[in-house]
Amino acid sequence: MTQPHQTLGEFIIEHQRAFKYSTGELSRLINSIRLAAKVVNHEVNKAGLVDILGQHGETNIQGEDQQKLDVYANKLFIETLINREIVCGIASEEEDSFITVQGHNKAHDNKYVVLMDPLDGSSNIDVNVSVGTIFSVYRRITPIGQPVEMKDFLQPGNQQVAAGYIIYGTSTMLVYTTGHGVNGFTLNPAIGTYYLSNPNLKFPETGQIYSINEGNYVHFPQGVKDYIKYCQEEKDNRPYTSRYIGSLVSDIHRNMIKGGIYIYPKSSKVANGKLRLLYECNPMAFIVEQAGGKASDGYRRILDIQPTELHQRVPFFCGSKTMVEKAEEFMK
Ligand SMILES: O=P(O)(O)OC[C@H]1O[C@](O)(COP(=O)(O)O)[C@@H](O)[C@@H]1O
Ligand SMILES: [Mg+2]
Ligand SMILES: [Mg+2]
Repeated sequence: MTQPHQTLGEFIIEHQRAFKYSTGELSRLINSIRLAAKVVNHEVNKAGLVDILGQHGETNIQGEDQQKLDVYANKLFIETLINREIVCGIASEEEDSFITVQGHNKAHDNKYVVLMDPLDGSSNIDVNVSVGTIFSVYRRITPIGQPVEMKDFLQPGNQQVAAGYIIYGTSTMLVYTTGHGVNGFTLNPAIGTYYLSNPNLKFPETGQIYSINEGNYVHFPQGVKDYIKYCQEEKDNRPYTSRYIGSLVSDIHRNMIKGGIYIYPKSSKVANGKLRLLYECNPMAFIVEQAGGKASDGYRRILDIQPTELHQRVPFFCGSKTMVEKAEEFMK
């Protein structure tokens, strides 16, 4: 009889004790995200049966057509976080600006802010390919008791206290870090419980997979074109394998298990790349670094970039340390 896996709840309690989280707030925050993810997962799994596929009919601040599931997931995560009175502010890919949360008993008495991409991989929703959710947690800068301000959200990624993602794929997984390594939990849908399935995840030092949307090749900077050619050369342990799912969470999760590099560079089509620093690149970079990988914009460590706008975009090179370092050599 194999040892039963620890549940997420048991893990959180043990982790809280081991790493002496100041209070149970962070644990309650992770728990509330876990609960919301279970409901979103239920909707994702039956999206084809109910009217939740397709476009919502509006565009978001990014100028992108909002998918119905984008809007559904956004609403659900925001309501869950507000109702459980755990955070003082929320920012989302689907919201123009940040949301100020006032606790029912005392105004603004919580100390964490959450930034999130409620549904990542929107282009995959209608074609039954895995999608995800990404979240990032900071301690507020403004004093407790006052309303949050933009500066609470424009903190560099190296100030994150927690970050994680959920993949709604062949199985539903929650992967997160609080700065003490990375752990993966798989949902048993039959009983609605997450179990520790991937303890202490480590990003392979190198790999054979490169993930980039080569359809944009002609628009890439020369350094990226040269790195792609390097990956395709018949030499040493190359050519590498090209894998691109089109969901950031899924592409990076696969590379964290197998080794590899994900690149979304700037191009003549998107001056700073497509991915958003605050709720896509920073949380994924925190997780990847905690697992021993590397994340940069081709030049600078992602986590050291000082944000200036809520929805700012950055080029993103992320994955196995030696592969990111090699790609950066071509960007000189
Ligand atoms: O279709 P493209 O341009 O290759 O972009 C794919 C990338 O865009 C994204 O879908 C952007 O995220 P959203 O779906 O949350 O907007 C990433 O998940 C994915 O890696
Ligand atoms: Mg996204
Ligand atoms: Mg999204």
